[in-house]
Amino acid sequence: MNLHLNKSVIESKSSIQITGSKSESNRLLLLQALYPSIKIENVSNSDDSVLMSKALASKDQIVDIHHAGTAMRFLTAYFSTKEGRVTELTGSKRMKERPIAILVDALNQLGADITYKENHGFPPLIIKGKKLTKSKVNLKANVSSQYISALLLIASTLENGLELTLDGEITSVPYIKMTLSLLNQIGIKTTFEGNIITIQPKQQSQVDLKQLTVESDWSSASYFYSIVAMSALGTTIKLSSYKQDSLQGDSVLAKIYQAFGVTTTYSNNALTLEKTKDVNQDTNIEFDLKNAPDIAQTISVTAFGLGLSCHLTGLHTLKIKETDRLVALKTEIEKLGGQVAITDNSLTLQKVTKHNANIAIATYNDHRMAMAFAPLALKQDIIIQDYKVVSKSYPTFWDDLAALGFIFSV
Ligand SMILES: O=C(O)C1=C[C@@H](OP(=O)(O)O)[C@@H](O)[C@H](O)C1
Ligand SMILES: C=C(OP(=O)(O)O)C(=O)O
Repeated sequence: MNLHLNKSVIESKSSIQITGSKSESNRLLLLQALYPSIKIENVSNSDDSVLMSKALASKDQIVDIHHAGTAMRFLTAYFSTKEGRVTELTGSKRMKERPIAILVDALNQLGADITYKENHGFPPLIIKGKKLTKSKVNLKANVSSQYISALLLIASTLENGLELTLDGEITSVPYIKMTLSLLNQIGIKTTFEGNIITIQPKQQSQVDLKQLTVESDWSSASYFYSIVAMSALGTTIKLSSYKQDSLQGDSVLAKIYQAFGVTTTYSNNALTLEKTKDVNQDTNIEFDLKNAPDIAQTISVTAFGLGLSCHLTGLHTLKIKETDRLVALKTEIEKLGGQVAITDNSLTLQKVTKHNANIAIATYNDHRMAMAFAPLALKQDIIIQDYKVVSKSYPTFWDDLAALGFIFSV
């Protein structure tokens, strides 16, 4: 189904409440299954977190996590330690194209019994739960940090904990640090020195009642940064339940969007975004996003909307996400009249000031395609195809846009 967005002008808004980070939530839900004395507040209402929660509670033999990458990777590790249980872990058509061999190999080396039901290296997996007996393993670290977080999340339940050696350049590092920090918050001891991570064992009875509040989702906040960047000077949007010392790497948005004339202030557990400066039209936007891959789409579209040139690097993980995001960005921006060059790890956008209106943007089952392109309605009429795809991470996205003054109809 298509959503037709009319060219809109927004008003300053004092209270948008995005729910908890999907990344933090999916880690804590798994840790709660291992250590039930943990209580979690402000859990994400995203499809991916609902699926994670259901999968952890499921007694079924087949567990289907649809498009949820973190759930797929984290649950592979989780089910591999459930002694006596056999689980078929599967997902959507796209999930069956997202590689998982690096994680499966590491778990099998630790003593797990995981095999492939269809294609070698890809879900669905047949996981025969076992006691994992070894405690040292190496893993290739430049493909997805989710493999690393998956191992770290179960590591404290292994008899001797884990010593993980990371080979090659490490990608998406803030997500690894987020995992370690959450482990530390429940009293699990960790170290991360050079390319070696260690996790000490911890029994269930050793974790006391612990209440943890999830900070709201910074990747979801990115769309409001884009909206403010494309709005008139003085426009402000306030987003609640955020903090300055975030565990989420995407909080780098506050710094990045200064280049688009957006200033961030933090007070009383909230963020205020304000358009404080018009951007010089000769500005070339340049960032390395290897630590924050999920905001690449938002930034590219903001640059396009403002008629700026842009060069983004560190994008090598984008090809194996919900869709090949590099190809999707190039295809859709070019439909709008832009010129984009991509390599395996970068995207270069030429400066263009004239945009085609009323173009239907394909979303490729990727929530971030829909949400990244929607702010362009501040510049022109635009159509978003299969608009409900946003629920993967942000089910109330369109309601929040309506509250800001965006005008649209199905
Ligand atoms: O651990 C996580 O919660 C995530 C890690 C990142 O994946 P990669 O490490 O595969 O880049 C990110 O893109 C994803 O949305 C969430
Ligand atoms: C890449 C993402 O999610 P996942 O890998 O968990 O499917 C995302 O939310 O942008």
